[in-house]
Amino acid sequence: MNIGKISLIGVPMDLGQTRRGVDMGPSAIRYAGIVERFKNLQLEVEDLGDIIISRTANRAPSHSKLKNLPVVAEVNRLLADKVDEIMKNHSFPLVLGGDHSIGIGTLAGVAKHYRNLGVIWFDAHGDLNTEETSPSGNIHGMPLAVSMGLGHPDLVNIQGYAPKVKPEHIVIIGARSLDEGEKKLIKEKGIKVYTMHEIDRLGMAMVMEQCITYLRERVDGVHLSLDLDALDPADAPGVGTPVNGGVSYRESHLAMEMLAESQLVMSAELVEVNPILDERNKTAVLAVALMGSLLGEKLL
Ligand SMILES: NC(=[NH2+])NCCC[C@H](N)C(=O)O
Ligand SMILES: [Mn+2]
Ligand SMILES: [Mn+2]
Repeated sequence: MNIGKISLIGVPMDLGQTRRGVDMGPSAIRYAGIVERFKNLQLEVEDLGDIIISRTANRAPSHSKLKNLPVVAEVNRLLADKVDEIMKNHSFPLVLGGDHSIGIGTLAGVAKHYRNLGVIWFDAHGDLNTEETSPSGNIHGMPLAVSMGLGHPDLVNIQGYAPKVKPEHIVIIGARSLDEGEKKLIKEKGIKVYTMHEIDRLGMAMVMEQCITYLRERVDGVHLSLDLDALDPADAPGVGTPVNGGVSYRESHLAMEMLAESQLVMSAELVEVNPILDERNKTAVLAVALMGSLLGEKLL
């Protein structure tokens, strides 16, 4: 992969959902040795630190059904600016979450730099809810819909353009918990989804081959949004919304190794790592190992 430099940016944000602890994700991922891992791969890496999020941020119910909308929108505006700047410097942005609502800001910053951005959404969930379809009001269940231009204007219009990504340029991998409204939207928009059913049936190698071929024909670069709850809770227990029957340890590494070979991925984010719910930082350690594979580590 022709990656000059990697720029890390932490977003200790937990306001896109209601379980505390995911704000400690960036620390846990750094503690698991992400900088050293990249240095061992002879990659140039800079850590830009964290976006500051007010500890006293207003968690009170707002008039909107969307929980903590003003703060979540503000954090995503700041994140989008940062990611845009990293992209302008021709560096590979790696965003460390934080809950998945930060996908909104990451994509707002990344997508400006492409004619047709492809997105791989590695997740147990679709994150395709809107205010109308959301069962929870949690914004971490909405970032992919927002990036397609569906949702609250304060989120959809970050960086002054929308949509950030077209439905036919999205591939969801690992899904096994989709809400009714999300299923409807997937069918309406023709979004490509490999649920756990297809992964079981075809095997991860075939799924990734198809995914890479599909995107290569359509886009000029790919963003990987890696929600650790895509993995089976046995391998990644430190997540706020675990769902049984997930992607295995080796399947997830294989997926990253094949993406490394494809040389398509130009930005990424690691989200939903919750150290409070984890076992001895296992989930953050796995997240770092997966980034190693994505950026070129080989078994031999
Ligand atoms: N990024 C996540 N973990 N999202 C979980 C979303 C769960 C559920 N679909 C909701 O919208 O509330
Ligand atoms: Mn998820
Ligand atoms: Mn998610």
